[in-house]
Amino acid sequence: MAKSILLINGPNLNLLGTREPHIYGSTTLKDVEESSKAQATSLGATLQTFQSNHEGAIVDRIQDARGNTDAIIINPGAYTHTSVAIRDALLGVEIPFIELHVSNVHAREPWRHHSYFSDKAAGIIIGLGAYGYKVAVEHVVLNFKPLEKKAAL
Ligand SMILES: O=C1C[C@@](O)(C(=O)O)C[C@@H](O)[C@@H]1O
Repeated sequence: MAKSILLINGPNLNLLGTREPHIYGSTTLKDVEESSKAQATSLGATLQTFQSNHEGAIVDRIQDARGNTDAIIINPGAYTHTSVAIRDALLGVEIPFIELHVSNVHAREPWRHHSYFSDKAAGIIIGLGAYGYKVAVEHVVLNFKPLEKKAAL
């Protein structure tokens, strides 16, 4: 069965490409989502995308992935540094995930150095710009084991 991947982008990432381009580059979220889908398809996997500026909506989307998703790639945006709720959702659904940041958060303000996700992530991609999404998709398709499908509760 084709591996199913969910790509989640958190708050303000809808502005990717136009938001602080000296930090986040000029690639738009639409570019990222379309190229990630095409890349997954070319590798024999499926990829769904989700972006929200709302913490609860991200929690709901993660819960909906339970039992039907093999891997999550998540850029939690600013929620990286604040969200126990999104961390708990990822742990609750037991889907392995990659944490991704477009910018090098460790070269930025000290409060961006802490993440509520890194100690639980299968891997972390930081500071590779939009190229990081390509690395993440390739990695999860080639190296993640498909989950045993669990019935959604
Ligand atoms: O919104 C973002 C984007 C980000 O996750 C990144 O992709 O570099 C880094 C976060 O600190 C920031 O709040």
